[in-house]
Amino acid sequence: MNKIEHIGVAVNSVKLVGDIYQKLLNTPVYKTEEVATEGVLTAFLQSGPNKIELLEATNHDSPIAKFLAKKGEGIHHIAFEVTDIVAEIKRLKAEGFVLLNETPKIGADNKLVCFVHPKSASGVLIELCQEII
Ligand SMILES: CC[C@H](C(=O)O)C(=O)SCCNC(=O)CCNC(=O)[C@H](O)C(C)(C)COP(=O)(O)OP(=O)(O)OC[C@H]1O[C@@H](n2cnc3c(N)ncnc32)[C@H](O)[C@@H]1OP(=O)(O)O
Ligand SMILES: [Co+2]
Repeated sequence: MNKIEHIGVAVNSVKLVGDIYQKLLNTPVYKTEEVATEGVLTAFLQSGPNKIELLEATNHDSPIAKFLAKKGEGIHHIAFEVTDIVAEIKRLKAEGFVLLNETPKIGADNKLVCFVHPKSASGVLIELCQEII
């Protein structure tokens, strides 16, 4: 595991919350991107080395829709940058962590991603991200 790649924040509207975070961080949203396979519309802001990913549900089956219905807006996950996501999946499985997808899938911002169940990480949803080169 390398650095924290981004903090995911579940929101009702990436437009409305993007405007708030642009003022908060004094930096513009630099990218919005839909990940249809995940049922999410994402918006990214970066302040120094720190990246925030705002996440809006694009359908009722979206994990973000379920999260918002249950918990409302707030921090959704912590994403870590990894060099070799396949090796990390294998290592985490061997360590007994529950992987939500054992094959990397295409995420936002040109990444391969996988997720570790929050129950395996004391209530925190963990995402692993490997840059697609
Ligand atoms: C990939 C695009 C983008 C990127 O960065 O590239 C993204 O980050 S997309 C982010 C959205 N996608 C995902 O979150 C995929 C992984 N998530 C899942 O598979 C589900 O959301 C899952 C399994 C975490 C929860 O789904 P489930 O249907 O089980 O929902 P429940 O409400 O029944 O939850 C069960 C249990 O887990 C707790 N929970 C749910 N979500 C979270 C969370 N984000 N953080 C912490 N805990 C979470 C929930 O409260 C339930 O706990 P319980 O004690 O049983 O009430
Ligand atoms: Co993410």
